[in-house]
Amino acid sequence: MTEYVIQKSFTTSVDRTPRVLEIAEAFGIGLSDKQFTIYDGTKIEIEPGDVVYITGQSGSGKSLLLKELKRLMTADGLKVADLGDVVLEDKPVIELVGPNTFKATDILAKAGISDAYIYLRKPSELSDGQRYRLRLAKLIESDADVWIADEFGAVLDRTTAKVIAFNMQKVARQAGKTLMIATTHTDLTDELGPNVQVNKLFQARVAMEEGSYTTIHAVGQQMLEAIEGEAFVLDPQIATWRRLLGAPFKRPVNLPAPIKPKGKKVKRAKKVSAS
Ligand SMILES: Nc1ncnc2c1ncn2[C@@H]1O[C@H](COP(=O)(O)OP(=O)(O)OP(=O)(O)O)[C@@H](O)[C@H]1O
Repeated sequence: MTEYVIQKSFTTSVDRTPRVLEIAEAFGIGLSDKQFTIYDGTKIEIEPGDVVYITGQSGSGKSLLLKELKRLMTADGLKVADLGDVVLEDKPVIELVGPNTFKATDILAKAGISDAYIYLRKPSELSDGQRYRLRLAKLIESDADVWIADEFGAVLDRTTAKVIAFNMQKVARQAGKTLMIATTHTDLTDELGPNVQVNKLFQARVAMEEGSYTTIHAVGQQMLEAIEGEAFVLDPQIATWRRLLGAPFKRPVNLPAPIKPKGKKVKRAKKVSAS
């Protein structure tokens, strides 16, 4: 368990252009330099293999927190893979991950790509959501200790975002990786079963909760059956193709609505409030 202490503030100075002066005069805004603090000694405890879920409104400080954690973890000697740093070569998708075709389809399926049409396209020919999932596949195959995904699922529909969130935490936990995601969406708690959930409020306020991973089993069982080792959408053509490659075949399953946990509840062990 490592405790990270986050301190972040900025001093802003405004360029005094004629328009800025007009606005300042019209609204009575002072233009002197101002210091504002986003994190004031916020303490976050993260264990290797934890899932960290950071939420908060736009501009509240989610990206800054991820950047600070990345910096501190890198300084601690951890290898951190950041989705924002992934560079995609302009080759067919199937060439971009894994040592062979079978492994590539497996890794891509974990990131929610299992369509032969996408396998054959180049990144420049994909939609933003497809490219996002391809970047996730690159994180999965990286040998980093920590995976970071900012703006998680921002370009995905909510059903896909939930399925991929569930899949990512599962793959990360199986591989013993720390997964840290940030998004304005607050609807991924059930799918991620976060060990640490941070809700960044405005100014330097932070609400933090520690969860329990055990509950995810109750939450995702039905979903797990739908996507275990397989992508969540499996068209018959791909199934045949994967069978030819020797990949395990599963019948296409319609993705069920996530079920709510029964009995076991997310244990909120501690409630910490920093500043
Ligand atoms: N280099 C900088 N100089 C001054 N202020 C900054 C700087 N970088 C970020 N900020 C401010 O810090 C605050 C938090 O920024 P951050 O990018 O972490 O927000 P966010 O929660 O990730 O937002 P979004 O969801 O819109 O991406 C914002 O108000 C932003 O204007």
